[in-house]
Amino acid sequence: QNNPIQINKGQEITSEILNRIVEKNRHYTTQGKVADYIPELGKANPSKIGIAVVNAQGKVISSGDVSEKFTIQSISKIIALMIAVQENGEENLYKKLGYFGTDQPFNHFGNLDNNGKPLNPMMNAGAIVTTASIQGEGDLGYQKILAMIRYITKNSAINLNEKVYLSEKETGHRNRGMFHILKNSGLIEGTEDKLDNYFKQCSIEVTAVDLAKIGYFFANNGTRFDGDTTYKNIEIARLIQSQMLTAGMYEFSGEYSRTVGLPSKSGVGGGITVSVPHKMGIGVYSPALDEHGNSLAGYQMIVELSKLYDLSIF
Ligand SMILES: NC(=O)CC[C@H](N)C(=O)O
Repeated sequence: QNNPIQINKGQEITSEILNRIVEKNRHYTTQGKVADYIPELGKANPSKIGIAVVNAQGKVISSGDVSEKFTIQSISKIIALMIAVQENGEENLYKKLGYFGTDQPFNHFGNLDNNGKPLNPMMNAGAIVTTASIQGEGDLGYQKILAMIRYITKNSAINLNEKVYLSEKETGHRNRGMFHILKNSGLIEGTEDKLDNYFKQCSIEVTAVDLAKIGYFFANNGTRFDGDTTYKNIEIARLIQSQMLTAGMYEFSGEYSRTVGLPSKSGVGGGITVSVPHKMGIGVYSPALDEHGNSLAGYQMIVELSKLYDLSIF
């Protein structure tokens, strides 16, 4: 556990190295707590742990529980942001949002600026506005998010976890309250279908490998891991990575930018997706969370990998 992992200068990331990172950090899985404010999430097995990397050549390297499915939760916010910006333009969308960080938890009612606008699109308030800004009636907004996740991961089997969706829909009074506050402020148009799309996007099931591919996509200006450039867009990639760095780990983002130094987005399902700009993507899974709602063992593995390979952007 305490033996430092050593690599030679310029050594590539291999599955052996990732195995050692998993083993060294496995003990953290017993120190976190699985989210249970969405009752269905409380059923996750806290001992699961996995890490996947999509390297600069687009090749997947992995170790641990990387075929395990879990819900994407807040990581879906970066996909929703991409689509909302494509459709509305950044300037228009950010009339309803700020570029601020936060010192409050992700679902806090205080994540609004002095004018009542959400601080950023990574906390729930701003994410609900972002998803509501995606055009189309009914569940079209959700369908667009699902299609984009399937495209980025090249995984058409990705789908909704119906139980998690219904569990959040039933118990999501905080998000429902925030939705109505934002609607009252004129920042959301439309019916509760728009909120339902947010619940649905959070319930999309992915693996750590899928998350690494999402990280790679934004790290490489919207080029998919197999080289496809259909959605290449440097400005959208810059926007999304900057928002991930400022607020992707919620109120822990500042400290995280010091210890890891990479644009990242976490979700209460236990996933974290990381972009190493112009290089690679990293996806981790471990559902036992810290007090901020970030995967505890996942975070520790990312710290280790970032230090070992000197990945910080600073
Ligand atoms: N931090 C998260 O992953 C939160 C997402 C979750 N669906 C919620 O709205 O509470």
